Amino acid sequence: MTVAILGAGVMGETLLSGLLRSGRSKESLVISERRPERAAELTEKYGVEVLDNAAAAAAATTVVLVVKPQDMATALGEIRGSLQPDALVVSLAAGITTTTLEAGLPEGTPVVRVMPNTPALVDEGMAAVSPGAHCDEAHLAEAEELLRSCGRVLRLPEEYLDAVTAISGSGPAYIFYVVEAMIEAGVLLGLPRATSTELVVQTLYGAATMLRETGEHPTVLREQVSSPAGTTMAALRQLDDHKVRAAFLTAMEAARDRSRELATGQG
Ligand SMILES: NC(=O)C1=CN([C@@H]2O[C@H](COP(=O)(O)OP(=O)(O)OC[C@H]3O[C@@H](n4cnc5c(N)ncnc54)[C@H](OP(=O)(O)O)[C@@H]3O)[C@@H](O)[C@H]2O)C=CC1
Ligand SMILES: O=C(O)[C@@H]1CCC=N1
Repeated sequence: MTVAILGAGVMGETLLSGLLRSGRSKESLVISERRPERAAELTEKYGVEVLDNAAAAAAATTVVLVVKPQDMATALGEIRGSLQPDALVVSLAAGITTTTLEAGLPEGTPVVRVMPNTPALVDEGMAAVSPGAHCDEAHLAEAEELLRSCGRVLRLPEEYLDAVTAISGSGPAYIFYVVEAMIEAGVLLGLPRATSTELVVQTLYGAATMLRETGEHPTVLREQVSSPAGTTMAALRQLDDHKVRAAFLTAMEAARDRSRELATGQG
């Protein structure tokens, strides 16, 4: 069984490294990349073979498309003539629907649409998978297995995938944004930058671990921190006054809408 990863940028390399960590041999993986210098860097780092898109597709039982949505039509055109008859095609691209993928591939090709995220780099990824029209249980299980190598996987109807993209796909960026803001606040309050960074990162790690391990609702956990007439309520009141919660809702609607736009191939 050979897996081809087409487009080994941030997300493609993340998946490649996860598959290797989970025990797949480098002989069972091939990659393709547009820029020769990037291809050489990946061969040097991981020892996997780099082929062009058509040759990589011809060599693989599973082809994973990790190019940008705007490059998807070109990539599909490059592989459609060389796919093995039983090949499974898995797309990690935001927005691109299974209908669009199927239309660009030979009739009857099984396709799975996936939305992963970058914490897969530390085996804490969150991915959702949705089957296309020609996809059976074995195909879906194979796609889940790929993503489970570096995190958790949920099976969802495709109608949810634009929302998933807005929440967990883009989600790490929102968290890093909040972390940046808190570190800056610590510096504003006079803390050395390294101290502020350590305080914020460990607080995030601790809070995330509490959410997962206690199973408590975040409201309960937030209330436990908020002493009557204390410091936390003073801060949270400011966040409410500045409509931070509303801004998060609007931001994620915008991400969902952008995912829908990408489906139509808008640059
Ligand atoms: N980054 C993330 O957090 C997430 C990304 N995704 C999805 O993953 C996909 C890739 O995103 P990301 O890794 O961030 O983007 P990158 O730009 O880092 O990676 C895409 C890579 O594909 C290469 N490429 C483009 N066209 C082709 C082609 N025809 N054949 C082979 N390689 C090609 C690009 O080369 P070049 O540099 O020359 O353009 C680039 O190296 C996107 O569809 C995105 O929606 C999904 C979830 C999370
Ligand atoms: O920003 C993007 O379009 C991609 C998809 C989800 C995360 N990154």
